[in-house]
Amino acid sequence: MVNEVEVKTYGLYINSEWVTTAETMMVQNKYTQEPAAKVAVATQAHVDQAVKFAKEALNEPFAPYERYKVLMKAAELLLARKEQFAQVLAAEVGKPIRESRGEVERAAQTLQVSAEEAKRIQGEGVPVEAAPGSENRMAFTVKVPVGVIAAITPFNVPMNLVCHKIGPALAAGNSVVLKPAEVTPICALMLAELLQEAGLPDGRLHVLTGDGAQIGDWLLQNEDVNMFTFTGSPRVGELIRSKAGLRKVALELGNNSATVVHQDADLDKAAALISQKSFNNAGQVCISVQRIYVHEHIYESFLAKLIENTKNIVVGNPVDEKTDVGPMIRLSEAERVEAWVKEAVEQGAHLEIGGKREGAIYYPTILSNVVDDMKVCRQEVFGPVVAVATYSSEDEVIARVNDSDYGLQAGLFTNDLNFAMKAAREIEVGGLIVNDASAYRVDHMPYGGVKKSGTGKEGPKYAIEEMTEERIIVFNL
Ligand SMILES: NC(=O)C1=CN([C@@H]2O[C@H](COP(=O)(O)OP(=O)(O)OC[C@H]3O[C@@H](n4cnc5c(N)ncnc54)[C@H](O)[C@@H]3O)[C@@H](O)[C@H]2O)C=CC1
Ligand SMILES: O=C(O)[C@H](O)CS(=O)(=O)O
Repeated sequence: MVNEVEVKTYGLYINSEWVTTAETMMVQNKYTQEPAAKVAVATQAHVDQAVKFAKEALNEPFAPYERYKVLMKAAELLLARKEQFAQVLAAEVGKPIRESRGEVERAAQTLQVSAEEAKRIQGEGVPVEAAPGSENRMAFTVKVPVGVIAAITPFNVPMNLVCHKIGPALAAGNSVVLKPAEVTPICALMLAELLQEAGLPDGRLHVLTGDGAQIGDWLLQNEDVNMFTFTGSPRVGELIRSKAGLRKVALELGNNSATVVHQDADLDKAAALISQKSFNNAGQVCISVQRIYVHEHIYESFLAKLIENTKNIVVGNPVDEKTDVGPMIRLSEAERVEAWVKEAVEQGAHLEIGGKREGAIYYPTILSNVVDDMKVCRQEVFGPVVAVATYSSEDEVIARVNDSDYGLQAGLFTNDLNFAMKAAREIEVGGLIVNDASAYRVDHMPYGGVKKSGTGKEGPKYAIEEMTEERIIVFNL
């Protein structure tokens, strides 16, 4: 029997106030399925109110050095409360506690890098005097904030991906209306509390919870929103793009990430790194390794090592220090992954390890003898499943990596400099990681895909480019 009194209720965060609503919704602990918190459900009036305050706040001074101080202070407070945030992540996402602590540390770094970038936003001199008839002119550009930014975030990395949006947006002098994922809103609300404590001026950040599609639609209807920055599924990304009209849109979408293991690779290193980076957060990471292409000469030996490494992965309760893989976000997701694996096996794939489901937990799974058109290769699994295939030539594997609707990141293990450089030129992705798996990311690097993986880059320096407008100032002297 659940004691509802113990479950904290969060209001909407609008203009530095906590606004309670008649309707609330429950956020569950993804492992125990017990209530973790209750959150408010926003109406269209709340959405419009938040946007109005966000717009008004732009008229109040918020100098780059002040932005720097607030974001640095927020990072400091976050690190001081690392364990508290990590425990909430473990509950609301089902993310193993060690990984949750890592996400909090990365979120603090994202805030710190955003703070540093606040002091580096600069235009450039433009030699207009070089044009005939403009001899007496001088010009330079300045970067100005876009204005009100709506940030819509997914469930899988609800702390760091929120920081990747609000950090650069605030650093660049914008106001933000944040809509976190319905199933994982608690960390975002706690972050708002923390930014307020760090001295963020009123009106610069609002957090709206409730029905994602509905709030998203109300934000899209509000013409005072100047930009949408979204991370999530390609379906919703396309919808936002189609409804945003002429406003700016940055989209971080899905991927069916490939990692290639060439015949000259260090196989121990490759097997260890790939098994580590295939099953993090139960594979619910959009650069998680999904398709593994192994050169035919080393296939047997690599596969044996990969299976050996995967056997050591501990599955279970996210708050247990030993756990590597916890539950998926919901039972239906684990059932979907189970059905895709079953279908692949019926089509001829070999189940090397895993293939087992216990409630919302799906065990780390390796499939071999796959063909590129199976769902587990062609579509985004977003679960703890990898599909291993062989190749015989460099050109063949590059073509197969590129034979995808997506192009976020890929990995390549090789010691052959020429092959690495050929891949760097020819593999169609936003990022190629040589001698590590596709899932390598640090937070100040440019991150974003091509094709259906989206448009625009994250990483504070690069996101600030998206979140500012370049204005040219010309003097007629
Ligand atoms: N490229 C990247 O960096 C990442 C991409 N993803 C992708 O996200 C997906 C999984 O995350 P989910 O949270 O399930 O994705 P989702 O697209 O269902 O939801 C993402 C966010 O959009 C909101 N939303 C839902 N319908 C909407 C609508 N009609 N208008 C506006 N907003 C709406 C949701 O409430 C949530 O906040 C996967 O496909 C994955 O590849 C996830 C993490 C990172
Ligand atoms: O795309 C994702 O799922 C995340 O951006 C990957 S990471 O930031 O957690 O590495």
